[in-house]
Amino acid sequence: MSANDAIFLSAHEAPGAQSIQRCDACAHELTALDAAPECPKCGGLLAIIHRAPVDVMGAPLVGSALAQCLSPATPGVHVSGVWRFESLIMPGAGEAITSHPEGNTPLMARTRVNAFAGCDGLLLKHEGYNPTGSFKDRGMTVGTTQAVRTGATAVACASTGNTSAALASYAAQAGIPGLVFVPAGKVALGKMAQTLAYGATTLLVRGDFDACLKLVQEASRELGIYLLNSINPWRVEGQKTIVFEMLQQLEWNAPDFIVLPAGNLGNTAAFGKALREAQALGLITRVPRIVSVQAAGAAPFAHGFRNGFATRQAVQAETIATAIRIGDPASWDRAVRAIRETDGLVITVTDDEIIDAKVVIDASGVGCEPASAASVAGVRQLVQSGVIKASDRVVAVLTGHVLKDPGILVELHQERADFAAANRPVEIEPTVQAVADILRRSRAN
Ligand SMILES: Cc1ncc(COP(=O)(O)O)c(C=O)c1O
Ligand SMILES: N[C@@H](CCOP(=O)(O)O)C(=O)O
Repeated sequence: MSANDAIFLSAHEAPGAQSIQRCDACAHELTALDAAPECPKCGGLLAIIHRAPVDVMGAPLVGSALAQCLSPATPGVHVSGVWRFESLIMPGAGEAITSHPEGNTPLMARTRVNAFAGCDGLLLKHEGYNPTGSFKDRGMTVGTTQAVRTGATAVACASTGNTSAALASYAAQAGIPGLVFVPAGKVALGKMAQTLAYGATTLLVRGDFDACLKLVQEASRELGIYLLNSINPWRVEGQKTIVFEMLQQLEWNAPDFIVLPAGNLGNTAAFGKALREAQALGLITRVPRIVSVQAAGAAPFAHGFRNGFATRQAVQAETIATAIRIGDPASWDRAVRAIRETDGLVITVTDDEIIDAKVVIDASGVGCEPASAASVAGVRQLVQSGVIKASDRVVAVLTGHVLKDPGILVELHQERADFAAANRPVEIEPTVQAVADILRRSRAN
């Protein structure tokens, strides 16, 4: 095993430190409080390596004893569903923590969605219940805390809308100016509204998300702005808690599959790291298979998977699911590791499959934004192809709230005849008779 494969710091490494940053590519090490956005030696991505938790006597804290310490009911532990796991994400963050709080999202069973997917054991981990309506809050609370710890004077990100909403909100709370780079005309209305409301400086870039990411990386390097995209290793630490919390909700009985939508691959990378660490700490004995689901028009990672990741080719991305309209994912190598280590899969779903799944999720009363529905569309496809059995225990992650993208709802329910007929809004005179007429008509249908 090379240094880069290490899961936790060994006894003789980095004496006195609870965590360090280590380059994925060349293993160069930085202290936890170094604000470098990437490896200063080779430009590789940095990863956080922690010391494994110990009890008050200094003995390794593993298995059920560790699970007990991570319990939501443990007195004195932070109410946040992210910071409950402080010892596994940013030990010693203390006073710097910038939290709304976030996390503690539900794991839901919905008969209608399960019938659609053909899987009785399907559960929905709904990350839309986070304070700004997406999983990004989990990464952003940790990334912003690091910005505070390192004295950042400004923070920035490229975004398809959710990262920018989260950054704007957490930056406002921390009192640090926020700058967001978004593809002009390609961000869903709810996300744009949030970013403006929380007060970030919003730059509408004439280019796609991939161009925005390149630009913000260059600008951060040259202007000394702290970068808060998921290539920031602390973002990954925060997003690991989706998996920790889900496993905790399942009483540390790992499901057979975890299925998630994939764009820039920060989450796939975070899920792989979380599962690796959970297994090494004896929290789980079996590792679920990760399934990353890409939109067919934005599927470079799925193309790579099909050829055993022998090649990597960026694509010109296009999909109705604007959150995953990404053609050159930044966390590629980490995501490859996550898929390989979990015997995972990368699949594609068409925009029509995404919309079909979204309509069912919405009509079940749960709701989600289009990109999130890719996970349920993916489960359905894998059940139909026999990879997932109807009796398998599957968690599909819903990454964002239904109100993130009101434009698609208007389009589906007011403009598209195939979806709209049943519940198109009806304008009426302000009379009981008009209401009665509508009731009669709907009973007749
Ligand atoms: C709602 C939503 N789902 C899925 C994704 C994809 O996550 P990742 O970029 O971590 O692959 C994103 C953003 O990228 C998102 O905003
Ligand atoms: N969907 C994301 C795009 C990627 O952001 P990342 O920082 O999580 O990689 C967004 O909402 O902007």
